[in-house]
Amino acid sequence: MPAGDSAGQEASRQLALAAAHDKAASAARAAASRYGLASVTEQRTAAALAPLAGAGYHLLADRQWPGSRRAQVDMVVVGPAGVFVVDTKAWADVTIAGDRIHRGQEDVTDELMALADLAYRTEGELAEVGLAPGEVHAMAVLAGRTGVDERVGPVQVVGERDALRQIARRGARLGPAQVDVVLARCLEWFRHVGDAAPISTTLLEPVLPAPRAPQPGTPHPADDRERDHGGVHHGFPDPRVPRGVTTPVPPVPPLSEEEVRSALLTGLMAAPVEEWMAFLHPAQARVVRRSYNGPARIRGSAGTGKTVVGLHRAAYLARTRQGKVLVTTYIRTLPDVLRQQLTRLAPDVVDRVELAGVHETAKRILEERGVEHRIDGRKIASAWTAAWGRVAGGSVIDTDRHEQDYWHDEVSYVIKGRGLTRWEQYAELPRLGRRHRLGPHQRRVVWELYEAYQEELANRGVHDFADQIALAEAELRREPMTGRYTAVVVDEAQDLTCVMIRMLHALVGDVPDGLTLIGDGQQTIYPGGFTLAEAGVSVAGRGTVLDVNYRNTREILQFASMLVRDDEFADIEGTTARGDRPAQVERSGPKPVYVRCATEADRQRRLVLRVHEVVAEVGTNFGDVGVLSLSRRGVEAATESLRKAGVPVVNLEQYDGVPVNRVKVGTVKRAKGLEFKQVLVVDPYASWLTEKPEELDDVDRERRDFRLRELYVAMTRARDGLWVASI
Ligand SMILES: Nc1ncnc2c1ncn2[C@@H]1O[C@H](COP(=O)(O)OP(=O)(O)OP(=O)(O)O)[C@@H](O)[C@H]1O
Repeated sequence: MPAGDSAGQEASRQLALAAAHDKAASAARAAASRYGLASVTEQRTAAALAPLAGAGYHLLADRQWPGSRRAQVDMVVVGPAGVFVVDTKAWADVTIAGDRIHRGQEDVTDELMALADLAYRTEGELAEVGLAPGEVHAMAVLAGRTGVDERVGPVQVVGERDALRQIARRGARLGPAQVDVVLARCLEWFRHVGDAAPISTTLLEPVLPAPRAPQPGTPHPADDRERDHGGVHHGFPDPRVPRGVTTPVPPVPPLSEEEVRSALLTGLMAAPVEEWMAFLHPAQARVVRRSYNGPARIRGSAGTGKTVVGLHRAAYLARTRQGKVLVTTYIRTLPDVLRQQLTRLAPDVVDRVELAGVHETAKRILEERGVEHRIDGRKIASAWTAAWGRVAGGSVIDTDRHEQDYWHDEVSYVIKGRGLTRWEQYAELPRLGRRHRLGPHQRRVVWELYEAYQEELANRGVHDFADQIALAEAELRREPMTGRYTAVVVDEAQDLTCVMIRMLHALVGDVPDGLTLIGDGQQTIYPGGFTLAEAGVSVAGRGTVLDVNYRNTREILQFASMLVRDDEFADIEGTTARGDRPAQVERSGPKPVYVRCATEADRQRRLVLRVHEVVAEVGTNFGDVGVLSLSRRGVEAATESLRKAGVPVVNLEQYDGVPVNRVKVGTVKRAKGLEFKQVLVVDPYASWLTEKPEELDDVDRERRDFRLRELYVAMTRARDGLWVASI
């Protein structure tokens, strides 16, 4: 269909819908006026909100205040924008300043807190069916007021004329099936007092007339609409004011027909949020709100919604606590992606949640405290080279069993990652996760290499990234930071070093709900394994495991899990663990494709073909494809091949979560926490998949373990399709 036609059809559809809403709203207003509401002002609120019934909302009146025998809830609104527990206040002379509300001279904040408490309890009740806590709102409506949009603690305070707009503008966050689930629970939770039934007006999708060629003299469709509605009065009927009752606040004119329609259409036209932003698995929703009496840990295998829960929990804590919440992770670029998601998930608190990589966090701490530190990549590299030349070149560790990188990791993660400063600490250290056992001579050389490296850094007047963290941690030990953060949520916690965990722990200490560590030991791809006990953190009795995989198809997960079926890793809680397995995998799809290529050139040729093949599928664009490699070399080769073939690409180092229609190419390390409809893994060797662990010595076994875990991470980024090309 030509674009113009489809736009025209959509316009007709919207107009037809708007007309249907008008009609439904009239019916709803009439019903609202029949409510046996206690006061005139409550009736006016009901009348003001009634048009929502035409847009898929249910308005529950005459409901008991849960937990109270006599008190009633003025109105509960359940619909696409969530759940609103509404209380009308016929208060004159209201002022709101800070978090307090006054009526004349009298502070009436506590009266609103009862409503806040009810919304909080409602949140818990509805979490049992999976509703995310951010979707339940306490709303106080000031009768007779207009142009009010304030907050008093968790309560949104709006004018009578603003309530409908404020609800509708949140857009479509719940689908019809979810609204039904939530409604059913609300009907049980808010028990019925009188006889009135909830108003529910579900509209049929309008059937549009077939387009006809315009006849001369045929009026414009819009004129028809005018005429249809010409004689019908759609303004608000006067609420039925019981005789003898006077209202202390003068009525405000109701919203005009046009204002109502435009508010409802704004909501209808808002881009729907993704399902997980408003509706969770009940187990997830419970964890989001759970209160832990100290540091807590949330774990689960790939794709079980750990990050989703982390974001919801951060928003929840920001809403319910004073102070900021920090969401952090090892990968520098991931916080940008998470920020994009949080902005849609919880726009109300996004400014109270700080999202920053762990190094960025350390840098901010040091800058604020005026602690000198200098990072210079070139000088750091030259310090390493000089130290290696001085101490390690030609020594017992300079063999063809390991690249220099192995020893660099030993110093950076195993030693500096733990903050070791004395030889005795290292001499006997159980190097968790490092299978290659080092003899005393080798350890001695490694330690000397470390000493030399620190000297060379100092000679150049620079620090490396591990020093930056150690400095920040030492600074926080010297003078703890109190009150800045109410909570710290760490995603992909298995990637962090011991000193990083200590630094983050120092930001909040052991306060209830202060530290939440989220991760999956199976996805550990950095060396330096340590236990939380070493970091001085205890999560004993405060752990939760998520076990429903929402991301991968059964076929992809099965394929990826084969790689790590015999993998054992050192878990941060101090045990040797095997990966968690999901109890449930929600989706299924085509089998992953494994191709064995003759040469590297052949692999690159097939890669380009595969990208074209997957984007030819309906609903898959370049932006849905992730090309992942374990090495930088693999990233460069794939980028060049795709560019030459005219395929738009973006390197994951530059990707900040803003949707872009380019194939994303990057290392697996950069893909941590991300996902793609289609994943293409482009640099394995066939031997990686076939070598038998029992035939390998410790060095090769260690290398294999890390490599396979990295491949596992790469493959579990795939939602629908996985393609693996080896040579
Ligand atoms: N309740 C839910 N309903 C629908 N989709 C969900 C739900 N929970 C999570 N998802 C989706 O499942 C996918 C995986 O979620 P998420 O990234 O949070 O998992 P994860 O456990 O952090 O994964 P990983 O450890 O592999 O990075 C995402 O696409 C997310 O939107």
